Amino acid sequence: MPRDRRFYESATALAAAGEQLHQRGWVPATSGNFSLRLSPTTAIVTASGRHKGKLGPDDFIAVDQSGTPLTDGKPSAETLLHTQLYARFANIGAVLHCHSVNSTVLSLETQGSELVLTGYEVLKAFSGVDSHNTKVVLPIFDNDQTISRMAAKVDTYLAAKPDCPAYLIRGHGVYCWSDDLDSCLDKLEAVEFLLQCELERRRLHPGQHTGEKQ
Ligand SMILES: CSCCC(=O)C(=O)COP(=O)(O)O
Ligand SMILES: [Zn+2]
Repeated sequence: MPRDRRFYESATALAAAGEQLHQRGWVPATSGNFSLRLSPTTAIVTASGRHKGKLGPDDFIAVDQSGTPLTDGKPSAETLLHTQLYARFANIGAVLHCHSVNSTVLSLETQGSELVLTGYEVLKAFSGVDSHNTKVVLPIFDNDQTISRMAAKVDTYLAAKPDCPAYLIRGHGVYCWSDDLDSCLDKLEAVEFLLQCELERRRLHPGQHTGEKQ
């Protein structure tokens, strides 16, 4: 597949996002991966192992829905976690995966498979949420080096709970998706803010882990 104008525009937008996310400390040491939908069945994803704060046009690969590369290079090791989201949600156009301290620590410190967030005004940043009293659940999946196995678990969950705004991988990071890159960045910012609030609460009240389900 030739790298067309859309490919380069998408690469430029994702590189700028990567710079921003790296400055925030959310993609340290080459961690994280980003993608944008190119067509109903293709996406552009970051190449594996690249520093996400210093991305150039050669640091992106076009892939099909099964994660097979359509342009030269090795796509992210976690490509399937992106393509499964594009396959499941026809409306989404962007997926961001980060390794922030907040998502890494909170996913390790939360027992059980769900982090429950409630009481925060910022919850209203998620579509369909109109009150701070609403309960928003972020599922936590156990980390697994076999990405296809993890993708299958994520997909089963999202089939049952399509309104899920984002998910955590234990000791690893966060996945977030949205209609386009700007709204995905906004959503990620909201998720990170909420995770930081939860961590602060737990520091203030050790032993009272409110936001979790056993
Ligand atoms: C250095 S972090 C370990 C791999 C990882 O979790 C990640 O997000 C980056 O992997 P990629 O293949 O997309 O560079
Ligand atoms: Zn990762």
